[in-house]
Amino acid sequence: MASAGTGKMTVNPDIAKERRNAGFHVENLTNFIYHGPERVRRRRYMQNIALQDPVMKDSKPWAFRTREEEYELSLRKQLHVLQRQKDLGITDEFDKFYYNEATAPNENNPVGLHFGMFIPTIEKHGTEEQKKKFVQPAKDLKIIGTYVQTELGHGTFIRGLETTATFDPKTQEFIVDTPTLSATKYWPGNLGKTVNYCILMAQLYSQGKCQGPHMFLCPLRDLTTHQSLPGVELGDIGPKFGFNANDNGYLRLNNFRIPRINMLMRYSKVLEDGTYVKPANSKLSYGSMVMIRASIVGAVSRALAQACVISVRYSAVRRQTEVSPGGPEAQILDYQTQQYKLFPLVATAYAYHFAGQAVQSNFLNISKEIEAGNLQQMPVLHALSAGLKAFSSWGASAGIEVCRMSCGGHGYSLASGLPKIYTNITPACTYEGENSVMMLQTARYLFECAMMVQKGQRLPDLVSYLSMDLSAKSCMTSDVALGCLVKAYQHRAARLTNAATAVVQRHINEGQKPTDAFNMASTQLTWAARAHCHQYVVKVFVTTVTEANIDDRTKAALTTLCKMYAVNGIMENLGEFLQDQFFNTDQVDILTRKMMTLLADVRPDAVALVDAFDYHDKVLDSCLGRYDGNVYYALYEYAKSSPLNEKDVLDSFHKYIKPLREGQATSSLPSRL
Ligand SMILES: CCCCCCCCCCCCCCCCCC(=O)SCCNC(=O)CCNC(=O)[C@H](O)C(C)(C)COP(=O)(O)OP(=O)(O)OC[C@H]1O[C@@H](n2cnc3c(N)ncnc32)[C@H](O)[C@@H]1OP(=O)(O)O
Ligand SMILES: Cc1cc2nc3c(=O)[nH]c(=O)nc-3n(C[C@H](O)[C@H](O)[C@H](O)COP(=O)(O)OP(=O)(O)OC[C@H]3O[C@@H](n4cnc5c(N)ncnc54)[C@H](O)[C@@H]3O)c2cc1C
Repeated sequence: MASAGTGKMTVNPDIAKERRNAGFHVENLTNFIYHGPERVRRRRYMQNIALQDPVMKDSKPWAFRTREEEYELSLRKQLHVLQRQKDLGITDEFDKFYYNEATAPNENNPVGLHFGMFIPTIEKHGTEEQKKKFVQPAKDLKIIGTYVQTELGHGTFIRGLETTATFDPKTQEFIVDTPTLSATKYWPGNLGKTVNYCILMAQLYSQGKCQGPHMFLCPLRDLTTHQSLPGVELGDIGPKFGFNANDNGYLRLNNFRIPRINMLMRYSKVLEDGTYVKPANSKLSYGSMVMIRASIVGAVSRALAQACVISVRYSAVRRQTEVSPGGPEAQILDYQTQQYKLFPLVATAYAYHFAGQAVQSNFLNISKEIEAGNLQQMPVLHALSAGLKAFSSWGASAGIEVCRMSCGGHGYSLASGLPKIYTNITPACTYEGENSVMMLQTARYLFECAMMVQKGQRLPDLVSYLSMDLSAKSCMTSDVALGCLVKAYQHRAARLTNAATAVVQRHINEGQKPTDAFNMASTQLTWAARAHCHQYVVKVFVTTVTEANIDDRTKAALTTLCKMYAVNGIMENLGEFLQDQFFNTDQVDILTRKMMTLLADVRPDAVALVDAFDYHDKVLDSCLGRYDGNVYYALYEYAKSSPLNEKDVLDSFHKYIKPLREGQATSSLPSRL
């Protein structure tokens, strides 16, 4: 059974009926999503331990907490969790991930960047000596770190960073410095108050020459007193759109000295005499960003999935408007427009989930090659992770907002859980590379591939479709076969890549510099990159369902969703599929009809499809997304717990409203206005 979790109230009859009528067995789909029954059992076991823990039990809804309380609670919980996991001997990465997912659904982990970026960066970019010196103390939380790159003046343009690290051979130290206001580091997570160390990205100077941005291990606070070290000024940057349990920080360094060993020297080095040794590829130091970009695809899929669980369950229990006069009000899930808002998003959540797994596995495979010294696939991995990060975070952000609005007024309350999901995930469009910029990186790669096609060269598998025959028309017939859908997406991406490449070439032929030509074509280049990412997601989804080893009914439900994802993407971007008459009018009619049929096909399975994500009520933390559907009870209880209700009559009444009335009583009001 999918997670229930809330009290002993009876289940709302509408949602109970939905579950009875589903055409497939939810548990089978859950097993498929999480790689088998054993993993599902383990996931629930881990999450149960976490949820039973008294330290995890909240005394009041998070929304009623101040920022300081949020930060403190989050820190307390996360440090407790680490200790618990140690005590319980939980070491498996999956176990830890699921345990963590259940412990802090609403807080941004104050040691997240320590474990997610600081330690992995040392492990990947440090020498054996550095790993020995720093990794164990970091794992034991003797040093706590983060990744400090962005400055007030520069986030995107890493080569433009102004913080300097100048080697002094006399003392065998680097002098790290913030030379200008715009060089102030700004935004890094957990920098303000939590960490005592960081990976600092700074321009390396040695023997009077700038060698570009490099990574340094920089102490920031005294390891005992936690006071900021002399020469270090840092703090929190204040409240943000979301992410408020996180002390994103600022940092200024005033000619602060760190030992030579603190430069991460696995790939590039500064020798004792100041000689600089170049890495095999200067972009190796961007590796930590690539790693996180690859994992963001999975993270945004989970956020969108949670928003879908909430909005679909709510739509099943919410009744609004008599369909015929005097008759019962319909479940809003029965309105086709509501289905059209939500079902493609459910399909998208599944699509991103599978794409996230595929990107992650590409990342792991190519990383192994990079570790072994083979850097050939670095550009492929960069183009894939940058583009998919942008494509999926844009899609998820927009989708979560649709989920919120599909819940009407109640979606606007923080009680729905939806605003929090949105504000937590929408910065993924910005951090780890602003999305348009990331799309342009992917486009740059596609442009190079298009040039290879022009020269008759062979392309890597991931982009081999770019050499397809663009004069071919669509094979789409009324059965809307999966293979034809994939071909359609590949055709669109190849055509847009060719078109954008042609624009760049035209500008160059007209005398523009290549960089200017690229900028003049950049909007069209991002269309190509978006289309490329879209075809990747469709292809992964199609391959996943085609190869899925599951029972027929589950496979049928998943195939319906897969078609819905692909057909909906065509309908939403119809112009791009029609411009060269790839589809004819009849085929567009077929697809339009198919879209409506698919909505009806998904309808009986909708609740089961979101239940299959298996999110516990405590993880969703939503009055609208409760498994038992008792949303009005939850909203009423939530309202009652508002701190404004602690007193019936507030002091402010006595201070402001009452005197006004008394004043009015004594003043002579004008007889007419
Ligand atoms: C934290 C917990 C984690 C747990 C996991 C859970 C999942 C997520 C959960 C969310 C947690 C939230 C934490 C938030 C963390 C945020 C941290 C940050 O934002 S940190 C701050 C993040 N900040 C950013 O992301 C900044 C974004 N900016 C950049 O990355 C770069 O400035 C740039 C790529 C835009 C340009 O770089 P530039 O040096 O000017 O390069 P050029 O343009 O001159 O191109 C030269 C050539 O290099 C090529 N190439 C480039 N990169 C790579 C690569 N990686 N590889 C290979 N190649 C690469 C490029 O294609 C080109 O090739 P070609 O055409 O010549 O053949
Ligand atoms: C919640 C959050 C957490 C963060 N955590 C960290 C962290 O832990 N560590 C860290 O170092 N940083 C962190 N950051 C900073 C983040 O990585 C940067 O904000 C991000 O890389 C974008 O850079 P920017 O702010 O300079 O945007 P800008 O580059 O100023 O972007 C502004 C606009 O300019 C456009 N633009 C910029 N350059 C180009 C170009 N070349 N071509 C076309 N358009 C362009 C962009 O598309 C965008 O529309 C975090 C940010 C947030 C919001």
